[in-house]
Amino acid sequence: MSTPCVPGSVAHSFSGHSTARVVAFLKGTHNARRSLAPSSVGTAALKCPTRARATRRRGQVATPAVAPARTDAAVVSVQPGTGSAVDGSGSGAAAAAAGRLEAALAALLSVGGAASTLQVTEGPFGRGLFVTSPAAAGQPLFSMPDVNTLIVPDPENDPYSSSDDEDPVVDAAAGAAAAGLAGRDQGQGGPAVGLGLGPAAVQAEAAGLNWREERDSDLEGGQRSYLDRWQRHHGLRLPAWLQGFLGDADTLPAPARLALWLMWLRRQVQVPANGGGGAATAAAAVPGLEELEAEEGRGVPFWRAYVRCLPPPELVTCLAVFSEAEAALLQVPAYKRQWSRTRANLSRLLDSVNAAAAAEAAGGTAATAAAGGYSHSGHSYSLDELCYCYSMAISRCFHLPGRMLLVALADMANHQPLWQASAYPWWHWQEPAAAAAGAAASLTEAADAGFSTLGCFQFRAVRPLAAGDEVCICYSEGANDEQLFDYGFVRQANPYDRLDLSDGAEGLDPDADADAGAVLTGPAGQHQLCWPALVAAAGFWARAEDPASDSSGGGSHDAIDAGSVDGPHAAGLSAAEEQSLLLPRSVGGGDNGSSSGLREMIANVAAIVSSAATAAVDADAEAAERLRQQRRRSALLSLPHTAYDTAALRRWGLARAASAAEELRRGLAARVAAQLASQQNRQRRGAAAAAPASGGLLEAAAAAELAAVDALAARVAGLAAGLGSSLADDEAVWEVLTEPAGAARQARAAAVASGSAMASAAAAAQLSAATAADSGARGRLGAAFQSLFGGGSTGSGSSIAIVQQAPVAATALSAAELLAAAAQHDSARGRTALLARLEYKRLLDEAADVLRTYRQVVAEAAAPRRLPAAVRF
Ligand SMILES: C[S@@+](CC[C@H](N)C(=O)[O-])C[C@H]1O[C@@H](n2cnc3c(N)ncnc32)[C@H](O)[C@@H]1O
Repeated sequence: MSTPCVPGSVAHSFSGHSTARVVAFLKGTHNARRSLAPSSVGTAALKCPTRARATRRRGQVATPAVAPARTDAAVVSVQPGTGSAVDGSGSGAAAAAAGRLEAALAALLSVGGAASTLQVTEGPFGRGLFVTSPAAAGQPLFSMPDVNTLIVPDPENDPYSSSDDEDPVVDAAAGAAAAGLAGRDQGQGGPAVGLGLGPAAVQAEAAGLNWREERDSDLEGGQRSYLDRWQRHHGLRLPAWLQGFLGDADTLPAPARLALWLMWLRRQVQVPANGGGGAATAAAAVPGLEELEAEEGRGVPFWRAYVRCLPPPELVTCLAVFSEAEAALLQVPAYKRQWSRTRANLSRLLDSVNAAAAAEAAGGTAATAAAGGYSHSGHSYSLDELCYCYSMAISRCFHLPGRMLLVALADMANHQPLWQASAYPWWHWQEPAAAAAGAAASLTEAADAGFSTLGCFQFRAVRPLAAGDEVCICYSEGANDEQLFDYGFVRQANPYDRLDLSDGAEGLDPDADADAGAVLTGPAGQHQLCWPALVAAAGFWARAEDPASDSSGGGSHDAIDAGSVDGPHAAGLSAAEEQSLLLPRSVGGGDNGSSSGLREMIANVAAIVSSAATAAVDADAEAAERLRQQRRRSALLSLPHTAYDTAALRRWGLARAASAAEELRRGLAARVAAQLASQQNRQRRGAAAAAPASGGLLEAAAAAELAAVDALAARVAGLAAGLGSSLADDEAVWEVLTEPAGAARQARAAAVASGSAMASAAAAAQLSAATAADSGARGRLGAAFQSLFGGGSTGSGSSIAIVQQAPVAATALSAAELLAAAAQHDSARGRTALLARLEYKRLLDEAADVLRTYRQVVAEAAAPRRLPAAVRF
């Protein structure tokens, strides 16, 4: 989880810098430095590019006004029983495994000081953290000492490496103040800073946790000092090969280094490598283990508890753990490419690791033993093992400025969008005991003596929590491909989903087009729409940097994040309702002055349409609400969705909602006027021939616009064609797998059990019935349009046509095919792949719809006299 100190994200909330997450280190294709030379050991040339991600404003901490975590089944992930499947060999063994898991969880809870306030149990998102007693806003829910975490340097996310002069101390304080959290640490035993550096950073210097110093001098020195303390505390000695990789922050991304550490730890605590596909390797005995066993929170017992609490490999759904057959279920070419790059790069890393470990085992065993350590055995790690550990690292890590860490227990918190999260991560600096007592002992000595810690990782309540509330944090607000890669789940109707149409399309420059070229200011000061702006606004471009990360971004999404947006803030908003409150990130809070026109325009139109919707609510509440919800991205509100929308809005007397189309027409006219003026100027200077008639220019401008739209539409069609199954089939399979009443599922199970054709036919019949019964849910869009525009109305290229083409039942596949397809997907990763594919297809559909709509409006704007009366502006 990569959230602000979240699974992935302290940095998002507090540092204010571009998150510079390293998560995507395996995704690149064009940077030669990313490839790992098989022969290189410890200094592999693996470079992690910064992935563009949705990031938060500086210091922003969620203060949701919305009731906590409710799900409308918009996610797919691990299934109940996550923890108990470690050992599936019979009920006795399963019970023993469950018992071990329970004991491990209890140990983690007690080390985190959370035994009385938190419990781990099943919730709507699978296993998660829940409060057992009420908690006040700002209250720490647990504290995990730093020495019980795994911390690696993360220069990619180091605020001090930034060229600006921002002071993270101030940033953090400002962030806390902005979130109304300042002063909540009174009486907590030490200064707390929101994961930036505060006064305690000075205290930490002697113990090697001073990020500021490391920046200038010795980043690795600080890490070494921390590793020394970690080893002394846990009585575990890190082999040289591992220390080499852990220190190689220049070339090996932080999640990969965490993965290696975890992979080694798993062997040390003798957890069966069932995810690794290999037999368990006996870890070498650690001297004094018996004594360590007696101490809580140390050594092998602590890490054994941690490792036991990780989800078993078969339930992990992050992209890196997909097998080849499972990756094939994705079908989305970009996802598959990403999967194979990941596996290939991890495979090269593994070669280096195994070579280094083997070399050390061969040459260093005697010395290691003589030094009283252990002899490293089992150096031959498997790819599955590494992929599993990498997935654990990437889906469960947190960010500190310049650091990435894995935190036991904290990594049990599930994700919710920022405005629904109930907790936030926090770094609580603790004064070392010796310093607090004024003792003369050095901090290092104090740490050695008492293993006192210099800081604790905490979760704190965002708002008052009731017993039973789930502790959810916001990992990130990324597009579905990012979420799938990092966390192994896909959000249905994800308002932050993005489709990179520029991938493979020559000559398209989304940023330049969207920011500069797309919105031109005509002579009359009119903002002029054109397709790149529209497409970007609708979310169909992954931009290099999310403007929302910049503090200068105003934007209504900030208000939404802070919970101050108007709207139905009732508990249990559906995904569609959530989205209807959102403005697109890509235009909502830009830092680029050149896109302000677009932002302004979108905001204006959204306001207009929102007031239109309000007015319509008076007139026809139900229909207006449906219309609002169907606009999956509010950017689409910048144009009437279709000519039929326009007509309907006009019928309701809501002509203002059509103003975007009118603006487009004016914009085109303005462009023509500008060209005419310039030609006339040139003419006056005798440099040009006679100017063409204005009508000709208008048509030429529109023709160019239409040609560009067509090129993009062809790209969308190409992407759609690249998928190997129809939307209809996928929806039918999804229906079988998730159908709530269970009729189809039961029928399918019966059919499979009996294997008879008759049962199969019965299953198909039941499935059809169940599907028809559920048509209300799946057919909402169609029904709503029908009620808005009349039952029989269709239009070529309109949403109505799309809806009517949408599959309703399992007609495309025969019953037997359907059951076979469902069986193929009936696993955690299979379901995730299917959902990822469905969402990708829906996004493509939307892109096609936006382009069709836009094309239609351009054509109409360019030929106003030919417009039908109903849609004439
Ligand atoms: C940091 S762990 C959270 C704890 C996890 N549920 C467990 O049992 O260990 C992150 C993983 O939890 C699951 N998860 C978290 N939030 C989720 C959500 N909103 N929807 C679906 N799965 C989620 C995903 O499998 C993700 O990779």
